[in-house]
Amino acid sequence: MAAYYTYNFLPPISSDLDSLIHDFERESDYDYQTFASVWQKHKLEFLFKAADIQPNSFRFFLDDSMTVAASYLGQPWRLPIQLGALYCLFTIYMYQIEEPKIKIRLPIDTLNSFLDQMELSSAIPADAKTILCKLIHEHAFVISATRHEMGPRFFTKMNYMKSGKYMRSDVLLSSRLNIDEKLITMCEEAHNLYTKAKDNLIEASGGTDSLPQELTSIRPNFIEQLKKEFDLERSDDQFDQEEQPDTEPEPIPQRGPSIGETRSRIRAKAEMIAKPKASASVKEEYTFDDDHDDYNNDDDADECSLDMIADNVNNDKRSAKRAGQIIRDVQSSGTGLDIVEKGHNDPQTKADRASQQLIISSLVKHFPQLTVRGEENIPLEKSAASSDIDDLIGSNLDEILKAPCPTEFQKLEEKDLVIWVDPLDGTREFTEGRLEGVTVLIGVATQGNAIGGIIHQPFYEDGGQSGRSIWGLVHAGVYGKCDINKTPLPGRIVAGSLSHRSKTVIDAVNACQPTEVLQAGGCGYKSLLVLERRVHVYVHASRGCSLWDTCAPEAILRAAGGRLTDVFGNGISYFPTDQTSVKTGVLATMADHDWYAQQIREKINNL
Ligand SMILES: Nc1ncnc2c1ncn2[C@@H]1O[C@H](COP(=O)(O)O)[C@@H](OP(=O)(O)O)[C@H]1O
Ligand SMILES: [Mg+2]
Repeated sequence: MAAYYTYNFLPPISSDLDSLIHDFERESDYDYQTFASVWQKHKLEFLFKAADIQPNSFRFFLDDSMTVAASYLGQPWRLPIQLGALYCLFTIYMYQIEEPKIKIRLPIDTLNSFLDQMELSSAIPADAKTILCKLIHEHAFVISATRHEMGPRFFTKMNYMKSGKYMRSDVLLSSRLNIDEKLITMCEEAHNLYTKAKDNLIEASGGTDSLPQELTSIRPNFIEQLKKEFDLERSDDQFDQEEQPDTEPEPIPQRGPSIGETRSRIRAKAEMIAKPKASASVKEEYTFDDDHDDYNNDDDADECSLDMIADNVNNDKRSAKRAGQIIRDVQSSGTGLDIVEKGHNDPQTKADRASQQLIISSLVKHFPQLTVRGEENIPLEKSAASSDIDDLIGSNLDEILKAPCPTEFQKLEEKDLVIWVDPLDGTREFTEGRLEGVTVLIGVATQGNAIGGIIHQPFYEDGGQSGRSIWGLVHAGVYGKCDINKTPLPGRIVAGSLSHRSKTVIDAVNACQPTEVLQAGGCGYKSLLVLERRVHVYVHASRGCSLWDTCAPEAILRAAGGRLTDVFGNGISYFPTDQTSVKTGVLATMADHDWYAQQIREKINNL
């Protein structure tokens, strides 16, 4: 038997999802006690069954388990199976040990159909409703607008792979971790479960004629098919080459009003069991100074020839500005933000999506060899590279960074650069109307180091001018509408997260020995507070920030003589791997960086 993750508060392993669902299915009474007793018997053990692989693939397994379980929520499964799946999801999500938790992937159609059932069927026990509301309130779901096939996610994944479109990162992930065999084992289990459920369905409905097509088309030799499709002998390089889509990516699927509609239903339901937490107080009197001298802006500097990085930075700057306009338009249109909860406390709005479409399409079009990583996991829309953006890029060449190109960067080629895009940082603040925390972040990295960046603040207001951009290049300086506070700051002012707080986050803020704490939204915005000497330090001791949150801020702070590292003072690496989370938090300062890191190290061991 395999070696398992042993958490001393968890019982040993003896069952699996298959028998769990089976047990739920046999029950005729669906009250909470019944479900609780089934859970008692199974003790969550199936969760840890495949956990002997590697820590990373444990998360992968967990994610897939939830996706498999979630596929039993929608039609055409019978109510007992759907409720069983709901209880599975509840337990898998609520009892996860790691933070941030893995979220449950749910197609919008599935959620809609389940919510309909919940509303229409009087047979659903109140406990099940409570559990659904609890999950919704915990932001446990990632809701996707893409249609998924009925059944285990693997079928969807294979079809995508065959059509050469998406799931590239999933494929690469599995090949890098060398877990294809494990994946197959898991899929085999999922397939058995699926087949068994199908048999039950056939039995209950009295024949195959009345079954939906999806259920009658399961292939008989599943594992043989699987191995053939996967061709396990292929090397990583072959994967790399072969998974490159030769065709243009598909346009982003239409995200109609159904998401918005579902959102209000979700909210209404969530409020049945819990009121939203009161938002923390923001330092209301916070304002910018009146004069806006550019920081480090040397008018006599030599003009850089249209150097590639400067060109990039300049291109990024205009994209960021245009993206800012899109964000403002969405905000002022009054048509709703069309919020999708990507995960726990991790919303996405149509402004995030539109902004990223614009930035990435513009970058990819003009610099096809760049590696571009964006926060939002959405396909590139062909039409986004519209002519007005082309005009924008082709004009205003005088805006190109006027500074000598640092010698270190003169030999860099386009393919050496990785661009990290956060199309809308501070999404939570955006959805709640605290607009000063909203920024567009575009960072440039090479050889794992953040070297250039733009922070655009779309809702910055100054004498009738909306929005401002600040951009910087390491060794070249910081430019744009940067407004340094010239009055020495009293005490020790620490900026911390407003929306993502935990005990460790608060402990790290306190470790900095603050005389004042400023809670504000957005990594970009808090980095600006540091840059402009409104606070002494920005600290966020959580695993929630990602490389797109920190790349542009780090480059700009470095360009201005400051630093941004993890909370322990270690540098952050910006290589374009699958690991995008900054797992050891963020610490940003203009001075005394090592002192702050030392204080935090003394209080906190790990995140
Ligand atoms: N605990 C957490 N869970 C999820 N996301 C987190 C997080 N902590 C920080 N983040 C991400 O880091 C960014 C800044 O967070 P904060 O406003 O709390 O400082 C946000 O980016 P987005 O708004 O782009 O999603 C947020 O999603
Ligand atoms: Mg962000």
